[in-house]
Amino acid sequence: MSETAASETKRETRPFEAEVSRLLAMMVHSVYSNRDVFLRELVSNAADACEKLRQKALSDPALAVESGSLAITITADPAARRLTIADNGIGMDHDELVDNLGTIARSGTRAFVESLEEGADSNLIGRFGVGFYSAFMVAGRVEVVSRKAGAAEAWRWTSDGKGSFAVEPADPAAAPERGTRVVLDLLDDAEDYATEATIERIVTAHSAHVPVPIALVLEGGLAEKTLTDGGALWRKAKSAVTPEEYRAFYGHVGHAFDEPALTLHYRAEGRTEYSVLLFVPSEKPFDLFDPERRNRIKLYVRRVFVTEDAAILPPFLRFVRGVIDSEDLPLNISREMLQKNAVLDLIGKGVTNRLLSELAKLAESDKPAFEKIWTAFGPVLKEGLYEDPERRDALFEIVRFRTTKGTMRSLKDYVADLRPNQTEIYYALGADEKTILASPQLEGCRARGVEVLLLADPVDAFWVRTALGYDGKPFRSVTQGSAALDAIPRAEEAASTEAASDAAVATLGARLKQVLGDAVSEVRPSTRLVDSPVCLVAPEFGPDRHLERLLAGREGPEARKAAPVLELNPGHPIVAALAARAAQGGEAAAKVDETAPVLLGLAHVLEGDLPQDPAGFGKALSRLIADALA
Ligand SMILES: Nc1ncnc2c1ncn2[C@@H]1O[C@H](COP(=O)(O)OP(=O)(O)OP(=O)(O)O)[C@@H](O)[C@H]1O
Repeated sequence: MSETAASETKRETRPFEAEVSRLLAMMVHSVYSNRDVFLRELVSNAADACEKLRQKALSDPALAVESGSLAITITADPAARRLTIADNGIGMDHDELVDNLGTIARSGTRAFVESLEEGADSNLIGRFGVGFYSAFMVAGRVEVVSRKAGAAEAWRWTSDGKGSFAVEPADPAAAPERGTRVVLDLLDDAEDYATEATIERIVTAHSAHVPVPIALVLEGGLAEKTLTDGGALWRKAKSAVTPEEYRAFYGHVGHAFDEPALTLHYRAEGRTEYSVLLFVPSEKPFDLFDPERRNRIKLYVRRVFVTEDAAILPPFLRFVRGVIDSEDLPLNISREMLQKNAVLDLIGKGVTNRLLSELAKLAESDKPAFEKIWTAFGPVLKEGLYEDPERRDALFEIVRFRTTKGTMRSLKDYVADLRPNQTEIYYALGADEKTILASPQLEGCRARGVEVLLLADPVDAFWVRTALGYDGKPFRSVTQGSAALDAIPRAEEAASTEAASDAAVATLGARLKQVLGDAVSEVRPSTRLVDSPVCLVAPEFGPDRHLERLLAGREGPEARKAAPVLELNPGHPIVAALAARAAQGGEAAAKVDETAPVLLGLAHVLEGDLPQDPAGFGKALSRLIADALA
């Protein structure tokens, strides 16, 4: 059988996985603002492949490569409208070609399709981990010829991006000795990408400082021109690096197009030596709340890429991107060693502390830059308040809050503005700010000018429970326990309604408790109400009402264990009238019994919940209305 015949029989055509197909259709059929991104993505894949080879050679000496021999070559052929990106990295075998370039959908595929549908720019593709497909923005046909390091056979993958791709054996003599060659037949309107000036412009802007050298060859012209030398930017002195170089490097390690909001570049010397070049993005990655909460820091050992899987930084800093290069770790560090290693621990601690102190500094020195970080990553940083008690104090200097007094308020601001006699830091939890602001429990604080932190992130319910306080002031939920508001003077005098006497309210409370039974743990007068007649609060030592609600959502209604306290506003006309009837006793007090379920139901409704017994509530309310109308 001739070689062509053999390859014919081994040629297989496969459909793209459905999500991938959708993604490709969107890439091909829309007009995109920035197609340059494809080159950065392919170069980035080529660089990753070189680094993977260097890493694999650490445990498999047969794969060892001479230092300095790894390279990326971009070949442009303007006459043929063809662009080739070749690397001599790890390469792909048959199955890897099939899986990686077409049949395995990754979580980013769907996420990217959805964000495109919502109008996102295609240049964000790299962030979703599906960068290869951006080749189809500029090419009508893509060919990938690859030979896995150490393998004899090579494979060719081809596609026009329209539903399917083909894989077949490639002639070993014409395939790369090792690594991958991606050949793009450029579309009519993309021929510019085969010109020297365009390629140089894109590589300089977006791929400078990938840690593998990049050369450009022009068919029928330029023999070979080095575009970048593959030097490790993070090892240079800070003074020798320009902002453009930092930005380009961030684009490479972060797969990002946004501006980094914070760049941290330093070399640590002491018990262990390492270089750090880290970036805090200004925009959220799509998988910020993935349950895995993975770190994306690239760990190098003396310039050799080792892994992206080491959990060097705590999960609450998982949005940080960049490189840490250690002088002291062994090059052949194993997975087990990565899990538990004294040097890595030391590096992790050092870098975490440094990051937190830089964030605290930025919060003071450049408020707009910090606000961007906080808006994108505040809820993630707050996870640290809960998970990392050792770092809590450092994080307290960084956290910012929306409060009843404004946005981006620090705890320091809060404490500086305490009202006379105020000894606690008040907060209100809820599903969103609007609901929180509407809650009756805030009324008393509002009337006294007491600032309240509005906590609407799910993680808030957890950290406030474990944090002891800030600057000696405990945190106190406005919906929990008895509010110590009495001692704080009111900012404005309450409108003078005839408040019920203490004794009458006490009698009313006792009567209501008797009627409502176990549905409430206590009925008592309130200092936290101004306009509303009633509200519910959690008992002193039970979980906050909102936390209970969150847990009930997750674990079912039985998670709501503690019966709430029903608080009465003695200054409210309804309460005053009922208190008078309760004090009168006899026939007059019977009205109190009828009203009790309505009051309790109303308190639930004011929290945004259903009454516990909607039917009973409805009946009692209807009776009251009927009486009122009679
Ligand atoms: N030049 C290459 N050499 C070896 N493997 C490659 C090469 N290009 C792509 N691959 C493989 O194909 C996979 C898919 O590439 P793709 O660009 O879509 O995503 P990614 O590289 O994982 O993420 P990102 O887009 O963020 O770079 C890669 O993870 C890699 O395994």
